[in-house]
This record gives sequence, structure tokens and C-alpha cells, in this order.
Amino acid sequence: MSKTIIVSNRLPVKISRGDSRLEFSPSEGGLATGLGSIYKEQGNIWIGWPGMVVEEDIKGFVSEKLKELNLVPVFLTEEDITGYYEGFSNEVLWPVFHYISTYARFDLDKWESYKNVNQKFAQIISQYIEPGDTVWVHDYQLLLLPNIIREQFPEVSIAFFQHIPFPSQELFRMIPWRKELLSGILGADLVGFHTYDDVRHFISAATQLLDLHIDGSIIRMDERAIAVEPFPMGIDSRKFSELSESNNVKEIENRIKSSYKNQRILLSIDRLDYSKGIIQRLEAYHQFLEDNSEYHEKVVLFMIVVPSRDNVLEYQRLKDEVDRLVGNINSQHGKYDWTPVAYFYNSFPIEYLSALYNIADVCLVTSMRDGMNLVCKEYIASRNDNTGVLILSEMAGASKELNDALIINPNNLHEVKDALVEALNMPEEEMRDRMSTMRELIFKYNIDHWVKIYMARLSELIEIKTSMKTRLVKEQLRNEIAQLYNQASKRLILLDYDGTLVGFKKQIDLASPDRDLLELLDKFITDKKNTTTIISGRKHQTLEKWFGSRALYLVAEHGAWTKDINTAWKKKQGLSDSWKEEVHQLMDDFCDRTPGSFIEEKSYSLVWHYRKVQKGLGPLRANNLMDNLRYIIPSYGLQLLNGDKVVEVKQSEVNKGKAALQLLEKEKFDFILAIGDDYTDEDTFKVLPDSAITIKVGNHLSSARFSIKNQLEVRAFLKSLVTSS
Ligand SMILES: O=P(O)(O)OC[C@H]1O[C@H](O[C@H]2O[C@H](CO)[C@@H](O)[C@H](O)[C@H]2O)[C@H](O)[C@@H](O)[C@@H]1O
Ligand SMILES: O=c1ccn([C@@H]2O[C@H](COP(=O)(O)OP(=O)(O)O)[C@@H](O)[C@H]2O)c(=O)[nH]1
Ligand SMILES: [Mg+2]
Repeated sequence: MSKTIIVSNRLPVKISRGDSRLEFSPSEGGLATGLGSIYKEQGNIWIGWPGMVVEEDIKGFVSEKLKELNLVPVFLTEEDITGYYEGFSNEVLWPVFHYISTYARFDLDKWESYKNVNQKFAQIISQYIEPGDTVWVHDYQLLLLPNIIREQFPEVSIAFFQHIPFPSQELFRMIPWRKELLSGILGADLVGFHTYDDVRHFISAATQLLDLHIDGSIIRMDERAIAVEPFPMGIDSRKFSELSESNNVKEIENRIKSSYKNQRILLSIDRLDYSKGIIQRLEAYHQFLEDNSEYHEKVVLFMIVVPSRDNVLEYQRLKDEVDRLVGNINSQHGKYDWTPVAYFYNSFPIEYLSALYNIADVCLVTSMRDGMNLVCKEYIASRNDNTGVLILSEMAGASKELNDALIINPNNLHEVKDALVEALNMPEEEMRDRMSTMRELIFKYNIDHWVKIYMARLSELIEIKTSMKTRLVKEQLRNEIAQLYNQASKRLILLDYDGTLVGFKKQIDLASPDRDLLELLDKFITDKKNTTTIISGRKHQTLEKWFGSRALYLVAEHGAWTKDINTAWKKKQGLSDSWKEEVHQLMDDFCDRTPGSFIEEKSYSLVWHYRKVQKGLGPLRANNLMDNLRYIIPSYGLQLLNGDKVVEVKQSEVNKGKAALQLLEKEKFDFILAIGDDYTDEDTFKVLPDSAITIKVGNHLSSARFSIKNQLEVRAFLKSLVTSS
């Protein structure tokens, strides 16, 4: 049975040295707690670092112990931890991805270590991977891994999910190794982020830095398609809800409450991290106490800070700063029986967290940036009686879903302070309304739902990929087609031009046929059994210039013009161009506003090209233009085509399908071959009989029977046909 191999930097279980022996305990952090519930399913395994340096002589023992839990360790050395984990992951990627690029240290040795450790992970994975398996790679520590696995195991399904934000490409491009990182991620079939903004940023980085082709949310690379989509992660809501009711938790609650009688509890829980806005929170709370003395002795900020990455300089500095600020607040405002900030620099068992979630009147999340933030979701899931108020930073991924929280900008101290007052005074009905709406969401979009929809999307993509593969023209299929070709006595060959016989060029006129192509076409022409046709959207003047002297059938402007061998060009009857002036004017406006764009005018169509426009702006303007055109085209009976870096308007009764039908009527063909790469060729594929050999160039969905990777392969295929006869 095929299995899922989960891979992340940290295993959900960490090892530490207890008094006399090794201790195995759950890891902190969103990823470990989030996926904890799914890896135990039959046959699945989780590969990752066990959280400490393990001596050689006990590695066997540790591996055995972890195996019982379906876990496989990747042992990291002291150097790996310094270079890869603390260094590149947490001193380069973490600060840049959380928009604090001034903390980043772009050292080459950190990068070398990062590459090495990603290879180390790949090496362990390769020992467990079997055909049909899915590898699910998690997070920024392993950005290179998807592509390393892809190179070793081209057929395997690979998913990648990033739990932290993906920054604007303007920030991301600062990283010296940005292209390698992007290519690493793009080894996956499905790339997921928590929010649509992350998706947008990633797509813009990939298209701008790697010059890739993008089709909605699909990135196309040679023969591979990679889907990039948002999948906001949920939590195990039921677990938190049930935990709230347990006797053990109730007991802890009572104990805590007895220490804070008559005080309302403001709760914050996070790892010690500058991305969590701990300083900003303390400053806002300080101001709140200064401005609202009526709350003195009546509130407490219960602040759990979990130690994290304490070998990294910025984290040490932050610890000092937090200690200092807490000290200031408590010394300035504290009384012998009131400590305004109850500060704990520890991690706590889940029962203790649950008790805190239950008794907290307000949960305060002030992240400066946060991929998701699970703490706020855990708070909501715990509030079975629908009370409690969540104050949530708009910089946390969770704010995109939880819009019934009090949403704040953590940089706006006054806004946070006012939100505290609002939360503490919120009418009960409003509180319950907000909380119950958020609870519904948290229970529906829980962790199981997240895994389910993520995996379902991956299966869908793999199905498409597999069906594409079976249709791919490879040796056996090529031989079968060659056999049919040789047996036939009347053949119709329909060849699209751009994207099929030649590649995409920056200047449209540079795509003229090369000698190799002309020789190939001549081989088809000299065989009298062939009716060789170029069926193109190009102007007839262009086709005339390039092919006019050859004994070819030519179809130009998608069928508005046709030319039989040795005859003059014929224009399709009954076409009108009265619409052109109005559309031209509109396109002119867009050219004026969009440097690099230009209009191509044909007899019965107008094309707005944006292949030379500043990246990102082209598609934006194209959508805008299409919105405008939609008002004009119905009254003229026109068709609007959204093509590869073009917007085309043409008469709807002209299309390649109709042109192909006319050719079909000419004679009785016993072999029909059509090859094309874009949406206009679909019209050809659709009108041909089922027996026709229809071939789509590239990996887009198509009504063609077969597909072929690129123009080079088209030429090789065509050569193999003519040389086989
Ligand atoms: O492993 P550490 O260096 O100790 O860090 C702990 C984890 O922190 C990060 O969590 C992120 O994932 C959460 C769940 O998707 C999300 O809510 C949060 O916003 C992120 O910061 C990190 O992504 C993990 O890899 C770390 O293990
Ligand atoms: O003492 C603690 C405090 C917190 N957490 C867990 O750590 C996770 C923090 O996840 P979040 O997404 O909020 O932030 P991250 O640390 O992943 O950036 C949550 O599931 C908490 O329940 C924990 O296990 N022990
Ligand atoms: Mg084409």
C-alpha cells in the first residue's frame, strides 16, 4: 500500500537528556502540534530532526524508540545546527520572510550548510520511498528538498507546504540564492501556503525571477505543471474543546484562578520570537495601564513565552528586552498583592494551556508577522460557552479567516490599547455572537479538513499528470503512428505554426522558419500522398513571405484567408471589419498607458500583445482591457481570446475548426494528423474525426488525443514520420 512520508525539520517528538536517561516529549510549535494527529495512520512515516545532537553510540537505540511511533530521525551535527538551522533557516530565511530583513546575515557558509542538510534529508527519504508514495515536505527549512527528490525520483508525488509567510518578491529577491530556493520549491506538484497573499507573492517571485509561464494558479515549467494555492491550516478543535471539560483541566483552572481572584485575565502565549510582537504588546499594555488607572489591580497580563532558538543573537537580545520591559511595568505599577504582568519563560503541558484558554477573558495576539498563529485558534476551540474576546493582529494569517476578532495593527500602540478597553467592556451578546461565529469556522475548517482538501487536490493533480503521461507521444506510440502513416494513401497534415513548429520569440517577426524546418516541410511536400497545411493565426502576408513559394496549403488568420497550392490567397466571404475602429481605439488607449505593448492588425482580427511589458503589469492590463472589450463585442458578433501574452478580438465565425472542415471536404483522407499548442488549435482538434491523430504541444488540458512536450519534440516526431516511409 502506498504511504505518505511527512518531512519537516522537527519531528513532533523531541528528545532531551533527563536526569539519568533520554526523555521523549512533544515538540512545541504550530507544525508539530498541528500535524500530530495524522502521521500515525497506517504505514505513514514522519522524517525529521529529533531536536538534539545524538551521540553515535545511542543513535541505534533512538531510531528504534522512534520507529515505534512511525518516526524516522535525521541526525544533525553541532555544525549542521549552527549553519543550517540557526544560521540559514533562522538568520536568513526567517527574518526575510517575516519582513525584518535587517536581521538577516547572508553568509556563504550558512548557505552551504543549508544545502548539505537538505541533501542529508533527501538521503534518508530515499531509503524509505517506494513507488506510488507521496512525499509531503514542510516549511522553510527544507526549501531545496522538493527538487532534490524530484531529480532522484521523477515519478513520485511531491507536496510542499510553507507554514510561514512568503514575502513580497521585492524582499525575497534580496536573498543571494533566491533562484535556487525557488527552483527547489518548484520540484513539488502542489505548493501550499496559509493565505492568498503568500500565494500571490510566491507566484510573482517565481514569474519575475525565473521567467516562468503562469496560468491562473498553475506554474508551467517545461513538461511539468505546479499548482500554487492557499490552504489555511486548522487545528484539532475537538481535542481542545474536549480538553476544556476534563476534570484535570478544571482542577488546574481552579488553582490558577485562586491566585488571581478579582482579576480579569489577558492571555498571551507564544515562542520567544521577534515576529510575535511581544515588545509591542508590552508597550501597549503599559500604555493601557498608564491611561486607565481604574483597571489597576483588576487585570493581569498572563504571558507565556516559550524559549526558542536561544543560540541566535537576535533571540537573546529579545529575551533581555522582554525581561527589562516586564520588570519596568511590574516595578512601576505593581502592588504587594498585584503583579500586572505574570510572565513565564517556559513551555507548559497542554492541560495547563487548556486551563488558561478557559479562564482568559481576552486572548491577545500581536504578531508583527505570523504564517497562521494557532494559539488564537486553540483559544476559540476551547471556549465552549461562547464567551471570551480575541484581539488579533492583522499581520497573522489567521486574521484572514477570523474577521470576528478585534483586528488590530500591532504597530499602532493606541489601537491595541483601545482594543483592550473594548474587549474588557464588550457587551455579552456581542461577545457571544463573535465567538460563536468564529467557533463554527474553527470546527468546520479543522486539521482533518485541511489534510483532506490538501491531499484531495494533490490526487487530482496527480490524476491529470498521469493521464497526460499516458497520452504522451513516446517511442511506442510514435511507432504506431508511423505505421498508420505508412499504410495511408491520402494524408492530411495540419500544422499550427507558433508554439508548435517554432518557439515563442520576444519579437513576433523573429519567429521566421529556419532552414531545418523548411527542409522538414519539404520532405512532407515531396511525398504526393500528403496534403501538408500550415494552419495559423498569422497574417496572410507573413505566411506568404515565409511559405508562399512552397507547395503548401496555407490557412492564415485562423481561416479568414486560405491559399491552395499555386493559387492566389482567398478571403472568406461575408466578413465585416466595421468593428475594427472602435476596438483599435480602445487598444490604442491601452498601448498609451502600457509601455512595451503593441497592436497587431490583421484583416479580421486585432491583437493586443504584451510580451514586452513590465512583468506583472501585462496580465493586469490585459484583464482590464478584456473587461472593457466585453461591452463592445456582443453587438458585433466578435470573439474574445485570452492567449499567451495576447488579447485577441476576431470575428466569431472565423476559426481554425471551420477552416479544417473545408479541407476535410476536399478529399477522402485515410490519415489525419493535427498538431497545435494553444486554445485556437482546440477548434481544429474538436472537428476532426475520432480516428484523427490530434496532438497538443505542452501539458495543458486539451481535447487532443495525445500530447507532446515541446517544439523540439514536434520536429523530432515529424522527422521520424517522413524518414519511416
Ligand atoms: O522548530 P522551531 O525553530 O523551534 O520553531 C517552531 C515552529 O515555528 C514555526 O511555526 C509556523 O507554523 C505554524 C503552523 O502552520 C504557524 O501557525 C506559525 O505562524 C508559523 O510560524 C515554523 O514554521 C515551524 O517550522 C517551527 O517548527
Ligand atoms: O508551552 C507551550 C506553548 C505553546 N505550545 C503550542 O505551540 C503552538 C504555537 O503555534 P503558533 O502557530 O501559534 O506559532 P509558532 O510557534 O508555530 O510560530 C501552539 O499549538 C501551542 O499550543 C506548546 O506546545 N507549549
Ligand atoms: Mg500556436
